Amino acid sequence: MSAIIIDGKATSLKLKEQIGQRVQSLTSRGIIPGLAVVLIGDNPASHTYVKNKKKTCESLGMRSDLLQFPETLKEEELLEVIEGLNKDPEIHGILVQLPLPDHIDEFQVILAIEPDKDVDGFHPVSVGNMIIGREAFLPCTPHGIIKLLEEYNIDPAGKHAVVIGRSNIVGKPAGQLLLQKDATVTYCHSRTVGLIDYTRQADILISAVGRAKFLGKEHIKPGAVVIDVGMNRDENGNLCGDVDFEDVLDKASYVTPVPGGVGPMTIAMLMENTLLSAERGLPETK
Ligand SMILES: Nc1nc(=O)c2c([nH]1)NC[C@@H]1CN(c3ccc(C(=O)N[C@@H](CCC(=O)O)C(=O)O)cc3)C=[N+]21
Ligand SMILES: [Mg+2]
Repeated sequence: MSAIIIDGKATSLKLKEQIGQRVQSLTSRGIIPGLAVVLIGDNPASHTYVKNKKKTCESLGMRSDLLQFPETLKEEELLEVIEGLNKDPEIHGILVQLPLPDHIDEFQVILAIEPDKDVDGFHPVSVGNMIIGREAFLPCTPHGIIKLLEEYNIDPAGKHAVVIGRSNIVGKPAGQLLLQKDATVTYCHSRTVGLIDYTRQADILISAVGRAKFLGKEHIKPGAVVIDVGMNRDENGNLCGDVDFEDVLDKASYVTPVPGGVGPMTIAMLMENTLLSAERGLPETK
């Protein structure tokens, strides 16, 4: 028996097609959804992601402004840039690419973004609303995971979801969204004792660890759904996830590849959030 490979690339294309149509209908009413991406320093991985976001925006007929600054930008200068974007009526979404240089306090920066333009879903107002189940911009990677499960008719209700990783941007919110879908959620992390005893009980296993081939077939329950959020380089410099993909193929029921799994969904959800923000500006769409 071989696992079904969850195709994030194809699913993201389908979503983007729908997003593109909604962009057109907004545009015909005079509103072009606009995303501002702020990039500081010259981390090559960040540049690749940011280029990807810009390209996707443009392919969907959205506006994308890239604001690039040197590593030496001061925190107060960045806060002024964000203030300007908060007030700019043509900008519906603001994304400050993380990680930031050490001299800038990430929390202060996130806090400065107007929650109505917080398309990453990282602002405490967004996080709070998400956790109590109110309307909010959902963080893109966890939301992308939920969309993938929906696309493949995998209902988390009553299932044991084990999340490895407790970051504010992936692990923690992924567990919360699964909880809202009525999963029983366990969080594991770097201080978990006996990780494998938990992973082996997972009906849905979400890995956001950041270590190449960290999980193999010994870690998973037969028939598990394995969602790999890792973005690592293997010994040959190739992009790979946390999961030894080939190894789990004959034991899992579903598995996401890297690349082509969760990553493309993250970008699609960012586009959707930017569109939603722009649609909000139109009273008649409410
Ligand atoms: N404020 C902020 N928001 C973010 O959402 C954010 C961020 N900062 N900092 C960096 C991480 C990382 N991230 C990715 C998005 C898409 C892919 C993606 O599309 N990956 C492709 C492969 C891309 C490649 O070939 O390198 C895939 O998995 O198929 C990867 C990583 C968003 N991030
Ligand atoms: Mg995101």
